[in-house]
Amino acid sequence: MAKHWADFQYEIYLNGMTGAVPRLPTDLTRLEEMAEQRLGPGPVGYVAGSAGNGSTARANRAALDRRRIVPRMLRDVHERDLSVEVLGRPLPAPLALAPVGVLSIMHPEAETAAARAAAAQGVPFILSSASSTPMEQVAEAMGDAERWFQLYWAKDREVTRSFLDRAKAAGFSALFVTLDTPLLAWRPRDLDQAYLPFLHGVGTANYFSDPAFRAGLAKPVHEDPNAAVMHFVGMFADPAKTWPDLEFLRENWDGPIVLKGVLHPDDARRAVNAGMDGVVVSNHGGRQVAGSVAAADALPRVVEAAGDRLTVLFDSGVRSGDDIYKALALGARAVLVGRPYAYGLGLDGQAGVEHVIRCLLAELDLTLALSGHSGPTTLGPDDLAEETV
Ligand SMILES: Cc1cc2nc3c(=O)[nH]c(=O)nc-3n(C[C@H](O)[C@H](O)[C@H](O)COP(=O)(O)O)c2cc1C
Ligand SMILES: CCCCC(=O)C(=O)O
Repeated sequence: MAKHWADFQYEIYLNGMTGAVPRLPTDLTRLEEMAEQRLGPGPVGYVAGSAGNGSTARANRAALDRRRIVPRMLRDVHERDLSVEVLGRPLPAPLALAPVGVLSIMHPEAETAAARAAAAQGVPFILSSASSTPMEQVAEAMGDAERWFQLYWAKDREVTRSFLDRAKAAGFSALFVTLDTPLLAWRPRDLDQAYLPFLHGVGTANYFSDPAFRAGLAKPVHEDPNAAVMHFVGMFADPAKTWPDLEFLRENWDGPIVLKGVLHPDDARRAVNAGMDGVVVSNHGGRQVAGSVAAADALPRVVEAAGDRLTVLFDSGVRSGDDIYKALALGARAVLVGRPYAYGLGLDGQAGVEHVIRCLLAELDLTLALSGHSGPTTLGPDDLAEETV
């Protein structure tokens, strides 16, 4: 019998009988405020912040909230199984941790603690190119657990080649290429504090540990860290890239390639033509295009364009199990979650990230069961109604 994630609920109540309550809230929307009180406005401003006046991030939430679940009754849900296949891999649940850069601003154990949490819960960890920990260290902390690598597609081809080689050697099985960040967006919350996180732990971060990246620096990182950071922001992505450039990645990566940040159905069709394996329907959690379409509103059209030719994943605004349910019902195979686990990490390290994963999946399990589903694979658009207020 598959694991019932909902059992976490009674584990919490049982612990309560001996006087213990969870260290973190089980409504994950409460984490941001708690994190801000503990970690201060710089780091939490960077994590919580978004592009422009925040309208994209608000639209992400509104698009999920506007969709309501229409539960079905009397459908035998006593045995449930949340497992799904993603990119040819069996996963215990339709969830992965999104790539989030510079996690050392949240916790000294940074990506290593988050990756361990993912491994402990059986959820894939997507490591950011902009990780504050070299990818080999993160891989080692994960044993043989499922890990995927997010690529910022650098201007310098040798840096990209080096990252692909290193990721392959370190056992990352799939490549997520982020397309929505050819430049860092206008982010008032960071600008108003002049807070650029990349200086944090600069000497030990993933880029700065890379020989091809270091070869491009005029001076060693420790002699001029500010110049090293400015070199990084100038080269980590390449606004000149176009669709035919994907050939280089296809030739240099044997495993699945997923394009992250696709919102238009025509771009999904182009992904198919470029021989890609999947897309993440995402607006980067509202952090890139101010005024962008909400990710959940873009999802159905991309799903339709993709047909069975691409694995369609989703992120941007997921905060609860019922949000995951809605994304799956709109056609996503699985979802990624970003900020909630970054706050969990900041507040309680590895245990905090595990708490976030367990809350999301317990709530998803219960939402499915209470709505008449024994697993994610039977969900469809008919399970949702759209509020028109
Ligand atoms: C602090 C922070 C850093 C991020 N860094 C990256 C990154 O390095 N690479 C990337 O592809 N996406 C990055 N993202 C975007 C996430 O992968 C994901 O798309 C987004 O967080 C999803 O929205 P959510 O935070 O509402 O779950 C970052 C997001 C946050 C909040
Ligand atoms: C260089 C950008 C990395 C972080 C990122 O993607 C974000 O802040 O959203």
